Amino acid sequence: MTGLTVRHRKAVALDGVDLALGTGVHGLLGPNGAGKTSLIRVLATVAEPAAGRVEILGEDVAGHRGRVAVRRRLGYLPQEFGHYPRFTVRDFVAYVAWLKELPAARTPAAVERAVARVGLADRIDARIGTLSGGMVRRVGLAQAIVNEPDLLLLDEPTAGLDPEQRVEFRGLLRELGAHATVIVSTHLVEDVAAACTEVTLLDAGRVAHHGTPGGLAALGADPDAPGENPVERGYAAALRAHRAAPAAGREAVR
Ligand SMILES: Nc1ncnc2c1ncn2[C@@H]1O[C@H](COP(=O)(O)OP(=O)(O)OP(=O)(O)O)[C@@H](O)[C@H]1O
Repeated sequence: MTGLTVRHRKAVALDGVDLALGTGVHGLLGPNGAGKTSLIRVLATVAEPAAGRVEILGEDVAGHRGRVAVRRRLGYLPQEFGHYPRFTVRDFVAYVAWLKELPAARTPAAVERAVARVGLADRIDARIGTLSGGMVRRVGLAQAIVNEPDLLLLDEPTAGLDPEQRVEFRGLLRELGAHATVIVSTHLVEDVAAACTEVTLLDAGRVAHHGTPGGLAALGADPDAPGENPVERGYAAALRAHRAAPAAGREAVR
Protein backbone atom coordinates (compact mmCIF):
# COMPACT_ATOMS: atom_id res chain seq x y z
CA MET A 1 0.00 0.00 0.00
CA THR A 2 1.22 3.49 -0.75
CA GLY A 3 -0.09 6.74 0.65
CA LEU A 4 -3.01 4.94 2.28
CA THR A 5 -5.31 7.49 3.86
CA VAL A 6 -8.54 6.65 5.65
CA ARG A 7 -10.94 9.21 7.06
CA HIS A 8 -14.01 8.82 9.23
CA ARG A 9 -15.83 12.08 8.56
CA LYS A 10 -13.24 14.67 9.63
CA ALA A 11 -11.08 12.28 11.69
CA VAL A 12 -7.99 10.98 9.91
CA ALA A 13 -7.62 7.31 10.90
CA LEU A 14 -4.66 6.56 8.57
CA ASP A 15 -2.43 9.28 7.23
CA GLY A 16 -0.44 8.32 4.12
CA VAL A 17 0.74 4.86 5.19
CA ASP A 18 3.27 3.02 3.01
CA LEU A 19 3.75 -0.66 3.79
CA ALA A 20 4.72 -3.78 1.88
CA LEU A 21 3.91 -7.05 3.64
CA GLY A 22 4.74 -10.53 2.34
CA THR A 23 4.41 -14.13 3.54
CA GLY A 24 4.72 -14.42 7.31
CA VAL A 25 2.94 -13.26 10.45
CA HIS A 26 2.73 -9.49 10.80
CA GLY A 27 1.79 -8.00 14.13
CA LEU A 28 -0.06 -4.68 14.12
CA LEU A 29 0.44 -2.87 17.40
CA GLY A 30 -0.59 0.57 18.56
CA PRO A 31 -2.56 2.46 21.18
CA ASN A 32 -6.36 2.69 21.05
CA GLY A 33 -7.39 4.68 18.00
CA ALA A 34 -4.01 4.26 16.23
CA GLY A 35 -5.70 3.01 13.06
CA LYS A 36 -5.22 -0.78 13.26
CA THR A 37 -8.86 -1.67 12.57
CA SER A 38 -9.08 0.97 9.83
CA LEU A 39 -6.08 -0.62 8.09
CA ILE A 40 -7.44 -4.15 8.41
CA ARG A 41 -10.86 -3.10 7.09
CA VAL A 42 -9.32 -1.62 3.95
CA LEU A 43 -7.26 -4.79 3.39
CA ALA A 44 -10.43 -6.86 3.90
CA THR A 45 -12.05 -4.71 1.16
CA VAL A 46 -14.93 -3.73 3.46
CA ALA A 47 -13.82 -0.08 3.67
CA GLU A 48 -12.57 2.24 0.95
CA PRO A 49 -9.60 4.54 1.46
CA ALA A 50 -9.91 8.29 0.96
CA ALA A 51 -6.59 8.25 -0.91
CA GLY A 52 -3.71 5.96 -1.76
CA ARG A 53 -3.19 2.73 -3.64
CA VAL A 54 -3.68 -0.75 -2.27
CA GLU A 55 -2.54 -3.83 -4.12
CA ILE A 56 -3.39 -7.20 -2.59
CA LEU A 57 -2.14 -10.52 -3.97
CA GLY A 58 -1.23 -8.71 -7.18
CA GLU A 59 -4.69 -7.13 -7.61
CA ASP A 60 -5.51 -3.43 -7.41
CA VAL A 61 -8.54 -3.37 -5.10
CA ALA A 62 -9.77 0.02 -6.30
CA GLY A 63 -11.67 -1.82 -9.06
CA HIS A 64 -14.62 -4.21 -8.63
CA ARG A 65 -12.88 -7.11 -10.42
CA GLY A 66 -9.81 -6.84 -8.23
CA ARG A 67 -11.91 -6.79 -5.07
CA VAL A 68 -13.94 -9.85 -6.07
CA ALA A 69 -10.79 -11.82 -6.95
CA VAL A 70 -9.16 -10.92 -3.64
CA ARG A 71 -12.22 -11.76 -1.52
CA ARG A 72 -12.09 -15.42 -2.54
CA ARG A 73 -8.49 -15.62 -1.36
CA LEU A 74 -8.77 -13.80 1.92
CA GLY A 75 -9.92 -14.67 5.40
CA TYR A 76 -11.13 -12.02 7.83
CA LEU A 77 -11.94 -12.12 11.52
CA PRO A 78 -13.35 -8.70 12.48
CA GLN A 79 -13.09 -7.33 15.99
CA GLU A 80 -16.80 -7.89 16.41
CA PHE A 81 -17.72 -10.87 14.36
CA GLY A 82 -21.36 -11.32 13.43
CA HIS A 83 -22.73 -14.84 13.66
CA TYR A 84 -26.00 -16.67 13.90
CA PRO A 85 -26.45 -18.23 17.35
CA ARG A 86 -28.89 -20.87 16.05
CA PHE A 87 -26.45 -22.14 13.42
CA THR A 88 -24.23 -25.05 14.36
CA VAL A 89 -20.48 -24.50 14.08
CA ARG A 90 -20.43 -26.82 11.05
CA ASP A 91 -23.27 -25.02 9.25
CA PHE A 92 -21.87 -21.56 9.95
CA VAL A 93 -18.36 -22.37 8.72
CA ALA A 94 -19.87 -24.12 5.66
CA TYR A 95 -21.97 -21.02 4.99
CA VAL A 96 -18.83 -18.86 4.93
CA ALA A 97 -17.14 -21.41 2.64
CA TRP A 98 -20.09 -21.01 0.29
CA LEU A 99 -19.74 -17.19 0.40
CA LYS A 100 -16.08 -17.63 -0.54
CA GLU A 101 -17.19 -19.81 -3.49
CA LEU A 102 -15.34 -22.88 -2.28
CA PRO A 103 -16.28 -25.85 -4.53
CA ALA A 104 -19.17 -27.74 -2.89
CA ALA A 105 -17.36 -31.09 -3.15
CA ARG A 106 -14.46 -29.77 -1.07
CA THR A 107 -16.55 -27.96 1.52
CA PRO A 108 -17.35 -30.69 4.10
CA ALA A 109 -13.70 -31.73 4.49
CA ALA A 110 -12.52 -28.09 4.52
CA VAL A 111 -15.04 -27.25 7.26
CA GLU A 112 -13.96 -30.20 9.42
CA ARG A 113 -10.30 -29.34 8.98
CA ALA A 114 -10.79 -25.65 9.86
CA VAL A 115 -12.86 -26.51 12.94
CA ALA A 116 -10.30 -29.11 14.07
CA ARG A 117 -7.45 -26.61 13.63
CA VAL A 118 -9.06 -24.25 16.14
CA GLY A 119 -9.62 -27.11 18.60
CA LEU A 120 -13.41 -27.33 18.30
CA ALA A 121 -13.80 -30.72 16.60
CA ASP A 122 -15.82 -32.05 19.55
CA ARG A 123 -18.26 -29.10 19.35
CA ILE A 124 -18.72 -29.04 15.57
CA ASP A 125 -22.43 -29.89 15.81
CA ALA A 126 -23.15 -27.56 18.74
CA ARG A 127 -25.21 -24.44 18.15
CA ILE A 128 -22.98 -21.35 18.34
CA GLY A 129 -25.34 -19.79 20.89
CA THR A 130 -24.44 -22.53 23.39
CA LEU A 131 -20.66 -21.91 23.26
CA SER A 132 -18.46 -19.80 25.55
CA GLY A 133 -17.08 -16.44 24.39
CA GLY A 134 -13.61 -17.90 23.74
CA MET A 135 -15.11 -20.77 21.73
CA VAL A 136 -17.16 -18.32 19.64
CA ARG A 137 -13.93 -16.44 18.94
CA ARG A 138 -12.42 -19.72 17.71
CA VAL A 139 -15.45 -20.28 15.45
CA GLY A 140 -14.58 -16.85 14.04
CA LEU A 141 -11.08 -18.04 13.37
CA ALA A 142 -12.35 -21.26 11.75
CA GLN A 143 -14.56 -19.30 9.33
CA ALA A 144 -11.57 -17.09 8.48
CA ILE A 145 -9.33 -20.03 7.53
CA VAL A 146 -11.85 -22.38 5.88
CA ASN A 147 -10.75 -21.38 2.36
CA GLU A 148 -7.02 -21.69 3.24
CA PRO A 149 -6.58 -17.98 2.52
CA ASP A 150 -3.45 -16.42 1.03
CA LEU A 151 -4.18 -13.30 3.08
CA LEU A 152 -5.53 -13.74 6.60
CA LEU A 153 -6.66 -10.66 8.56
CA LEU A 154 -7.29 -11.06 12.26
CA ASP A 155 -8.47 -8.12 14.34
CA GLU A 156 -7.65 -8.81 17.99
CA PRO A 157 -8.06 -12.58 17.63
CA THR A 158 -6.72 -13.43 21.08
CA ALA A 159 -9.23 -11.25 22.96
CA GLY A 160 -11.30 -13.62 25.10
CA LEU A 161 -9.03 -16.65 24.73
CA ASP A 162 -7.67 -18.28 27.89
CA PRO A 163 -3.87 -18.61 28.30
CA GLU A 164 -3.77 -22.21 27.08
CA GLN A 165 -5.80 -21.34 23.98
CA ARG A 166 -3.59 -18.32 23.32
CA VAL A 167 -0.49 -20.53 23.28
CA GLU A 168 -2.19 -22.96 20.87
CA PHE A 169 -3.42 -20.09 18.77
CA ARG A 170 0.09 -18.66 18.39
CA GLY A 171 1.27 -22.08 17.16
CA LEU A 172 -1.52 -22.04 14.58
CA LEU A 173 -0.52 -18.54 13.50
CA ARG A 174 3.06 -19.65 12.90
CA GLU A 175 1.81 -22.61 10.88
CA LEU A 176 -0.49 -20.42 8.75
CA GLY A 177 2.23 -17.79 8.28
CA ALA A 178 4.53 -20.33 6.64
CA HIS A 179 2.45 -20.11 3.44
CA ALA A 180 0.21 -17.05 3.77
CA THR A 181 0.40 -13.38 4.66
CA VAL A 182 -1.15 -13.17 8.10
CA ILE A 183 -1.89 -9.75 9.63
CA VAL A 184 -2.86 -9.72 13.30
CA SER A 185 -3.82 -6.68 15.30
CA THR A 186 -3.29 -7.12 19.01
CA HIS A 187 -2.74 -5.29 22.26
CA LEU A 188 -0.75 -8.21 23.63
CA VAL A 189 2.94 -7.79 22.97
CA GLU A 190 3.41 -11.45 24.03
CA ASP A 191 1.49 -12.43 20.87
CA VAL A 192 3.92 -10.42 18.78
CA ALA A 193 7.01 -11.75 20.51
CA ALA A 194 5.84 -15.37 20.26
CA ALA A 195 4.24 -15.57 16.85
CA CYS A 196 5.18 -12.69 14.55
CA THR A 197 7.93 -12.46 11.96
CA GLU A 198 7.43 -8.70 11.56
CA VAL A 199 5.81 -5.97 13.54
CA THR A 200 4.30 -2.62 12.57
CA LEU A 201 3.59 -0.10 15.26
CA LEU A 202 0.95 2.48 14.35
CA ASP A 203 0.41 5.73 16.20
CA ALA A 204 -2.24 8.30 15.33
CA GLY A 205 -2.58 6.92 11.79
CA ARG A 206 1.12 6.77 10.98
CA VAL A 207 3.76 4.07 11.03
CA ALA A 208 5.82 4.71 14.16
CA HIS A 209 8.02 1.63 13.75
CA HIS A 210 8.36 -1.30 11.36
CA GLY A 211 10.75 -4.18 11.83
CA THR A 212 11.16 -7.52 13.56
CA PRO A 213 10.01 -8.34 17.10
CA GLY A 214 13.73 -8.70 17.91
CA GLY A 215 14.35 -5.17 16.63
CA LEU A 216 11.53 -3.83 18.80
CA ALA A 217 12.92 -5.71 21.81
CA ALA A 218 16.37 -4.22 21.14
CA LEU A 219 14.84 -0.73 21.47
CA GLY A 220 13.70 -1.82 24.94
CA ALA A 221 17.07 -3.06 26.13
CA ASP A 222 17.21 -0.52 28.98
CA PRO A 223 15.82 -2.51 31.97
CA ASP A 224 14.98 0.73 33.85
CA ALA A 225 12.61 1.98 31.12
CA PRO A 226 8.85 1.49 31.72
CA GLY A 227 7.48 -1.93 30.68
CA GLU A 228 7.41 -5.52 31.90
CA ASN A 229 9.61 -7.09 29.23
CA PRO A 230 11.91 -5.99 26.34
CA VAL A 231 9.17 -5.95 23.67
CA GLU A 232 6.88 -3.88 25.90
CA ARG A 233 9.74 -1.49 26.68
CA GLY A 234 10.62 -1.37 22.96
CA TYR A 235 6.99 -0.56 22.14
CA ALA A 236 7.04 2.37 24.57
CA ALA A 237 10.47 3.55 23.36
CA ALA A 238 9.42 3.44 19.68
CA LEU A 239 6.26 5.44 20.45
CA ARG A 240 8.25 8.02 22.42
CA ALA A 241 10.81 8.37 19.61
CA HIS A 242 8.08 8.74 16.98
CA ARG A 243 6.18 11.34 19.00
CA ALA A 244 9.35 13.32 19.72
CA ALA A 245 10.23 13.56 16.03
CA PRO A 246 7.00 13.21 14.04
CA ALA A 247 8.35 14.86 10.87
CA ALA A 248 11.48 12.69 10.80
CA GLY A 249 9.32 9.63 11.50
CA ARG A 250 7.18 10.41 8.50
CA GLU A 251 10.23 10.76 6.25
CA ALA A 252 11.40 7.33 7.34
CA VAL A 253 8.33 5.52 6.01
CA ARG A 254 7.60 7.53 2.88
N1 LIG B 1 -16.98 4.71 12.44
C1 LIG B 1 -16.18 5.69 12.87
N2 LIG B 1 -16.62 6.96 12.95
C2 LIG B 1 -15.82 7.97 13.37
N3 LIG B 1 -14.53 7.81 13.73
C3 LIG B 1 -14.04 6.56 13.68
C4 LIG B 1 -14.83 5.43 13.25
N4 LIG B 1 -14.05 4.33 13.30
C5 LIG B 1 -12.84 4.74 13.75
N5 LIG B 1 -12.83 6.07 13.96
C6 LIG B 1 -11.67 6.86 14.42
O1 LIG B 1 -10.54 6.53 13.60
C7 LIG B 1 -9.37 6.41 14.38
C8 LIG B 1 -8.75 5.04 14.21
O2 LIG B 1 -9.63 4.05 14.74
P1 LIG B 1 -9.34 2.49 14.63
O3 LIG B 1 -10.56 1.78 15.12
O4 LIG B 1 -8.84 2.18 13.28
O5 LIG B 1 -8.14 2.32 15.69
P2 LIG B 1 -7.55 1.02 16.41
O6 LIG B 1 -6.08 1.17 16.37
O7 LIG B 1 -8.12 -0.21 15.80
O8 LIG B 1 -8.08 1.18 17.90
P3 LIG B 1 -8.40 0.09 19.05
O9 LIG B 1 -7.07 -0.38 19.55
O10 LIG B 1 -9.13 0.92 20.07
O11 LIG B 1 -9.24 -0.99 18.44
C9 LIG B 1 -9.78 6.74 15.82
O12 LIG B 1 -9.49 8.11 16.04
C10 LIG B 1 -11.27 6.50 15.84
O13 LIG B 1 -11.89 7.35 16.79
